[in-house]
Amino acid sequence: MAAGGSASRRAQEARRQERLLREQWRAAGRRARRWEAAGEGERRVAAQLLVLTERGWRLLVDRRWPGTREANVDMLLVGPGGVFVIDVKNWRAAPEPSDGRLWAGGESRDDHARKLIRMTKTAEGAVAALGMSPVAVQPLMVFAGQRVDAELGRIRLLGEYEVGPALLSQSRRLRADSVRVIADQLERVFPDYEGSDLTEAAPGTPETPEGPDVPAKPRNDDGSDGLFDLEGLREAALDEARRAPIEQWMTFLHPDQVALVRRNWEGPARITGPAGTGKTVVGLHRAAYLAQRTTGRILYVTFANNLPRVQGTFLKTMSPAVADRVDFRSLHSWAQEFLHGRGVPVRLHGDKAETAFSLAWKHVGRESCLAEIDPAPGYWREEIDYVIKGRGITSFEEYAAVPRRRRRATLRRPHRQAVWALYEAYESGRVERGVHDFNDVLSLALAEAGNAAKSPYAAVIVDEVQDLTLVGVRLLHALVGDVPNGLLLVGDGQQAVYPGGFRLSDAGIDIRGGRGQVLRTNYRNSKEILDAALELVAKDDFEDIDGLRTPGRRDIDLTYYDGRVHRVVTPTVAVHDQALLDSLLALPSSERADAAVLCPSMRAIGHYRRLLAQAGIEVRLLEHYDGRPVEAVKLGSYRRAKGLEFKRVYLPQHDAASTHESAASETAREREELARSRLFVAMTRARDVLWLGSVRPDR
Ligand SMILES: Nc1ncnc2c1ncn2[C@@H]1O[C@H](COP(=O)(O)OP(=O)(O)OP(=O)(O)O)[C@@H](O)[C@H]1O
Repeated sequence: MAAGGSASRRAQEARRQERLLREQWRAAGRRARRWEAAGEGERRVAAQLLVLTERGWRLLVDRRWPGTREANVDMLLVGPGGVFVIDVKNWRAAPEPSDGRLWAGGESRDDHARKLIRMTKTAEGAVAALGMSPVAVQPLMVFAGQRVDAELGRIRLLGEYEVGPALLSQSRRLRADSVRVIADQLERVFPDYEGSDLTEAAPGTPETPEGPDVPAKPRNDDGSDGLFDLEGLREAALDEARRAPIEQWMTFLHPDQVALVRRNWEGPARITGPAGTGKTVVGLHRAAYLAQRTTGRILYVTFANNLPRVQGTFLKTMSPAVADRVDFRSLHSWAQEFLHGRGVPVRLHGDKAETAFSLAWKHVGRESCLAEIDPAPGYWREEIDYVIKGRGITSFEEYAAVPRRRRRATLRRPHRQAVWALYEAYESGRVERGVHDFNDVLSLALAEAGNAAKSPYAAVIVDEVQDLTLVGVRLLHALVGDVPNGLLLVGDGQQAVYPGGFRLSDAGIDIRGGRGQVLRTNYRNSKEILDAALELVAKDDFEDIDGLRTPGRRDIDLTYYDGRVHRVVTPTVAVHDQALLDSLLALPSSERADAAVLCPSMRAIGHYRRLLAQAGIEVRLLEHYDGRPVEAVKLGSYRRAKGLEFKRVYLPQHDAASTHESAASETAREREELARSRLFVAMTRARDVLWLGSVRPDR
């Protein structure tokens, strides 16, 4: 019977695997015994790790530690799970980590931990020279004859029996060529002592179960020096990552990016660059790097609610040892929690605040000169939210003089007086109702941060900083001030999706002295996709937070050429939607996992959610997506897609709102510009395919 047959084949395979493992274990034991300089405990640990060398890992034992006269590094292990600097301990007493200190038998052993961290830094330097993120290097203390699985800061403490399984179950970070290049590099940087190489079989010794006719694997297949094929290696790594689920994060960084990750900044710093240039990747690696170097916590903040969850997942994959010391939070949720923790009452109530504004508009705004500029109350609500409260303005004179960045309507003094009257009416209605709006939460938190004696954070990294208000940026700055490596702002003014804006100088943040850096190489979008997106915003010059004006069509270096834009123009919505379904249904379910349908409005999301459900297509809303691969098409708004990327992006009816004509009023032009920015963000989420759907009845 077929089922019985396959069960017996599985049992046979299991027996074969077990035999193989036992033979590998015996061979490892034989090799470990050849390590004459080592004690019994070290040999037993080496035997555990040598089993890994049969599975794609490279083990270097007893290496000189460069820069020191006599010291040696017990082991360096490189494999699919990363790079490990290993110190083997033969202690009689069990290790006891407690409050960041290491004890054994009642005595402090902190000096051992410090030494291992110093060795790890040397290894990180060697690995960083290859253009690889230093966060993949992990210090490991292994205890011969003990059973341990604990952590001491970034050091993992494992017993002799735990180390093999723990390393084998590490998630895959490096591909085979990377393992080879890194191990070759470490071999050069940490030279060996006579006879300390255990990685190759002694001549004539059958090391593998297949017997002597299977040649021992040469260390370097092509005999080349690993350093010289680094470019090829990067290409290959990139290729593999492209095939993998989109969530698989990159371990490799470009040397320019590595330099930013490891840089010692004297004060607040800023990284900018066009879409897809690796700003977030650098931000995440920087968070891990700082977490490894301080005992304090790191705050990684964005404006969007869903992004922190996704970024937290990426960091856990990338650097599990430090992930729990980085708090990924949206600014408002963090501010609310901060206030709550300090006993400051907050009554956030969106609906009641909205009512207060509607009444203020009805009684004060609607009949004023503001209605001549724009009769829609929305524009004036934004003026209050982003210009007045968003900048923490509390007096009319201040408002009368403020530069209204990225706001197009020209407001003379009487207009500003009318806005101020509207603002005051709104505020008194809000206070009457005893509620706060989102801006109040940030202002309260800013005041409270000034009162707090000690910051809860060693460093703050802000991603998508252009979406914050001035008060938001001041708040985050207040948490760490101007201390070295304290504040890092990451963002791109071209991707601003909210009205208004600010300059860093308005926030009193000074990034002189090389602390403002620009990334220029896009690693995500193909030329065709990026060209289509840049075409859309070609005429929209923008001012970034450093005050520099930049043309919409910017010069961007590209690395990827395979993606394409697929335009579908249909006469009716029904035909359009069917074309979308046909494209999605044609994808195998594994590829649907890397596809996203993005919409400009909640109404459109509701429409496409129903449509996909009726067609039996599994959907995951972006607000529920946490960065772990899931076999469902992602669905969400342009704004929620910020900071994310997908292999295929579908933008149904993407041009429905655009008029194709120059808008009549300044406020309408501002709205259109903002809508183009959001669409630009949505388009640049696509890596391989950008599907642009349009409905044109005249066709
Ligand atoms: N040096 C590199 N080599 C290969 N791929 C890279 C490199 N740096 C970044 N990437 C990849 O490029 C993509 C874009 O990176 P990331 O999301 O960090 O860019 P970004 O500048 O934050 O983009 P955006 O502003 O559009 O959100 C990611 O898939 C990332 O893994």
